[in-house]
Amino acid sequence: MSPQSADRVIIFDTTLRDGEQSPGASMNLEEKCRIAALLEQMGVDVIEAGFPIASRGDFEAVNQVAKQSGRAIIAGLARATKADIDRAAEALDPAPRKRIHTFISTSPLHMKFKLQMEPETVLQAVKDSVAYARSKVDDVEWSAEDGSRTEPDFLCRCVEAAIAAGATTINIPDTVGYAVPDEYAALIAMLIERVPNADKAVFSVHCHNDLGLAVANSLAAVNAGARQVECTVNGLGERAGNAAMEEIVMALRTRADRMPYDTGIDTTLITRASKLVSTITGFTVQPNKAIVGKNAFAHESGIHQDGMLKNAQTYEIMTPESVGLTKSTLVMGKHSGRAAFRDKVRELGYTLDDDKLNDAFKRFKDLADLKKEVFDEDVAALIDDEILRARDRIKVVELSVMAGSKKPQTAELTLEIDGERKTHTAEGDGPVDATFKAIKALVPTTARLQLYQVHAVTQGTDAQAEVTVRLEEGGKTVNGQGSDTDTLVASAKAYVTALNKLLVKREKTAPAAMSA
Ligand SMILES: CC(=O)SCCNC(=O)CCNC(=O)[C@H](O)C(C)(C)COP(=O)(O)OP(=O)(O)OC[C@H]1O[C@@H](n2cnc3c(N)ncnc32)[C@H](O)[C@@H]1OP(=O)(O)O
Ligand SMILES: CC(C)C(=O)C(=O)O
Repeated sequence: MSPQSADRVIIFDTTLRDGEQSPGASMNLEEKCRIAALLEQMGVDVIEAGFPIASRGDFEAVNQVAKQSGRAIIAGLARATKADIDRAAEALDPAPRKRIHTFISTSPLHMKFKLQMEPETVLQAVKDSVAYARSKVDDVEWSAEDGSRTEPDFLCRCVEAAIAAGATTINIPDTVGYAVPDEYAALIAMLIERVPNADKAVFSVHCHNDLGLAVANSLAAVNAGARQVECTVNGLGERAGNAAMEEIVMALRTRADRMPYDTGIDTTLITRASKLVSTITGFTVQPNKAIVGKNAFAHESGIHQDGMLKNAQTYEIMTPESVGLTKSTLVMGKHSGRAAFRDKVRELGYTLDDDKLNDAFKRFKDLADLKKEVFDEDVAALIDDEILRARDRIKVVELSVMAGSKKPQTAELTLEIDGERKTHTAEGDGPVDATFKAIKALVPTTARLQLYQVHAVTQGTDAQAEVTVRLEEGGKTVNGQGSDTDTLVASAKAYVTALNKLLVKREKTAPAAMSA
């Protein structure tokens, strides 16, 4: 589809230029080339690779991106001066398709205080700069910086003059993110309606996000007739950033019923582009960011998870595959319900009957109350524990420990032994020793401890501890495992599991020999 057609919106990506203007987001030459290559692969129509007069590095980047480019148009920014335009033309020279993007401010505030130029002088600069740029390349974009705060009649005169001088794209930036959607749409519609030669150029928008309206303003402008949107990956850009490319593209795709415009972007590369830009710039994407945030396709609440399992469209308006993810995630946490838990258990390869599933679910909810997020490993550890303990004759009921630098450490432990609860308090050389002594007091045994090992199931200070205890008795060794967010409870469980295994071994050799 031709970029000029009525239902085609041209995607102009300025991650490498306006995106790089984010304080701290500088990228080196090789990084810019990698991003440009991916943008081209995605089907971006115009890649603004930099501002060549700004520095030698910016010149090199535009030049290198121009050299490696193919189908995409490569743009370089230039103020309304011959020196800027010459430098941009030189940098862009190797590109098969190149665009000089020249701009000047048109708002009363910018003209008076920043440029310190009279409006008529600015108008003349528009004509001269566009004509000069056209003498260098065929494709010239002119931008009215601070266009949304420009006096309408003057803006019409500037736009008409720029088109007459040879501009093929007219960009009306909302430079300071001040516009609101209906007002901005009306401005674009007014220009297209009033400027006599408006049909000779593509109208473009470039919105900043100071009020969080960059995407809304851009889409409103598209509905009003704009056919180029300037945007950046992850919404990177000066101050609060620019309109986010992924949001523009996915909004147009998802709501084609209201906005029937095509962008030509391969949306399955969106996640890759987001990750690349975030890794290179060090600007992490907030978890709840639309389209590319970690939570954009993640569901934690039980009601939503249940809906998702029945039909993903209940809570997702786009498929994860459409943006390059393999699947949505059902995050296991304290808001999860039985349906999601059952699904997770099945996904992890376990088959539990309803009773066991209910018991495991209760334990999962207790764990989720303690942990921010319950990972797959946690669920697996919990079920292993559940399966392991189902037929145990000895169970840990309660443990409280006095630990710290003041000796002696004590452990008060309650065990259920063949259905009867027994409690004992023991002192020890450290809290683990006190706990194990309490167990031995409640379940006298000649078994010797051969191994005591602790490791964290997942990361973080709220991670579950998984403890392994090895006991030896009469030449027989058994291993017991226990997991819990409390290392001492996990230790008690591990010891008791090992004891249970010893009891089974003893029963096998002398069925009546249980002495607990
Ligand atoms: C809205 C935007 O995002 S516009 C792009 C903004 N990006 C950048 O500024 C990044 C790159 N910029 C730079 O590296 C530097 O500012 C340069 C190389 C462009 C210019 O540096 P300097 O010559 O030292 O000028 P400085 O930055 O201090 O001031 C800008 C000058 O450009 C003038 N100017 C600003 N915009 C324009 C314009 N569109 N056309 C002509 N002159 C302009 C200003 O009036 C000012 O002129 P003055 O020095 O006569 O007062
Ligand atoms: C140069 C123009 C397009 C710009 O970046 C702005 O106005 O924000």
